[in-house]
Amino acid sequence: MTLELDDLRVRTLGECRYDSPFAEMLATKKTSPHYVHEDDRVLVDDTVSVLLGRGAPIERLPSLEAAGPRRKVYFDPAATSVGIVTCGGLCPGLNDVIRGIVQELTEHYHVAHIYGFRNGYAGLTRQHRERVVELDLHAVRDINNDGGTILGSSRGDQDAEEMVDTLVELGIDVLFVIGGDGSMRGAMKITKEIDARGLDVAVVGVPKTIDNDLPYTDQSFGFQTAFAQATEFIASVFVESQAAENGVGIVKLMGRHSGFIACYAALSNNDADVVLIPEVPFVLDGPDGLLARVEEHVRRHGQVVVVVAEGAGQELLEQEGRTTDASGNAKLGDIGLFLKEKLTEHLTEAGLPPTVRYLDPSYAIRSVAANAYDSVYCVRLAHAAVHAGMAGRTDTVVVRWRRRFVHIPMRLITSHRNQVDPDGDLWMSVLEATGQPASFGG
Ligand SMILES: Nc1ncnc2c1ncn2[C@@H]1O[C@H](COP(=O)(O)OP(=O)(O)O)[C@@H](O)[C@H]1O
Ligand SMILES: O=P(O)(O)OC[C@H]1O[C@](O)(COP(=O)(O)O)[C@@H](O)[C@@H]1O
Ligand SMILES: [Mg+2]
Repeated sequence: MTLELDDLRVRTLGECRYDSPFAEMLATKKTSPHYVHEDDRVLVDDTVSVLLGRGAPIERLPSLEAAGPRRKVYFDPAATSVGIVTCGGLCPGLNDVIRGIVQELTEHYHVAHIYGFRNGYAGLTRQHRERVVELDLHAVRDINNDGGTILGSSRGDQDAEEMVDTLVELGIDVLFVIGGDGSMRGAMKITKEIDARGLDVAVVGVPKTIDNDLPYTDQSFGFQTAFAQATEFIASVFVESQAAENGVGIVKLMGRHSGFIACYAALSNNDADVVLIPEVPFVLDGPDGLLARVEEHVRRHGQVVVVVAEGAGQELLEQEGRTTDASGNAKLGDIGLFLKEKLTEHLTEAGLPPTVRYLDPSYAIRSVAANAYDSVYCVRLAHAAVHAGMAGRTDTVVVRWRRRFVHIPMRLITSHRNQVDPDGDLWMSVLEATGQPASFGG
């Protein structure tokens, strides 16, 4: 998809007429390499070749609205009520984002009410409406020390009309949705219903996913914490496989469609000899196949460590009728167990009966509290989301793009998936670190 400047303009509910609590502080600020003025824009592209290829004058180059506080805001802070919802799979940092939003709204904007919806979009339905909780500084005081989300989360479809009824009933002016691609699709349906009724309600998204599969963002929050956790499991199977006769360590990591966790975790401790990701299909048999590589490695080094993303090699698994979860996400076959079986069979036949150590850390990598780096990232995203919502931005997501916090139209975040580029430098680093060929079986 070729982006034009007009595709990148975010929607706003109207003119900002109320004084912002940040007006005084902003009045003294000068634009610098470290501060983007609210009227300035951030370029999408960062290479000379791409910019030249655009062949457009600077003011027409694709660019993004800078996030951050405004001098004037759209909503009258004292009369504003806000809702927060967390949806989809867990991700380190959810509590940090909730806390950051509540603190910013309370300490600076002094809004009237902050409501938390329980268990994802389900909490906005008629059935669960009474479970809504009012959030204040006390409620979020030390929640950042815990993994998960104090609000709970869920998958599964909900009716947009019913959810908007809830927003109306509670008098919500801004809804913050912290979630992944599915959540943002849900948020767009809510926005559509808000528009159909002519309501003055802003919907602002904070993108969440441990898989790092959302586009137009440097890296999603929680990803760094998740892959750091994954690293520990790779280190374990490395130690185990090293101590065993023909030791084979296999670690299966989350990543439905994108292998970022597998790549980063493998690079982090450099113990992996083979990394398998959904973006690079592989074959088992033949001289260039995976089995031959594993056999050769075991012969030469007495052990091997394989890191596999859960979405890798799905084409090799027999699945009767693809199934989906409550949100419509594809349910995957178990590539980890499949590999365990195939490697054991092959090495045994090759006269190298293996000792296999198989780990599937699964939820253990995403249920932990955010590390310090992700916590900083989360609080900054939370601040950006609050400023965007108070300034009346809607149908908008706050992201960090090339280290700048910016606003993007919500539909862009669901427009495609961020994936490891087999031609890109990340995959090249993995190949360099593991010594594996660009692909198994050509
Ligand atoms: N196409 C869609 N339209 C409306 N709601 C959706 C859509 N896809 C997902 N959702 C809702 O968004 C929530 C989270 O989606 P899910 O895919 O489970 O997680 P994530 O947001 O992390 O991708 C669920 O309640 C789901 O029903
Ligand atoms: O939470 P569930 O339903 O078991 O789903 C597991 C999936 O959730 C993920 O953590 C991603 O979740 P999201 O789509 O909610 O971001 C994947 O890595 C994993 O495949
Ligand atoms: Mg998703």
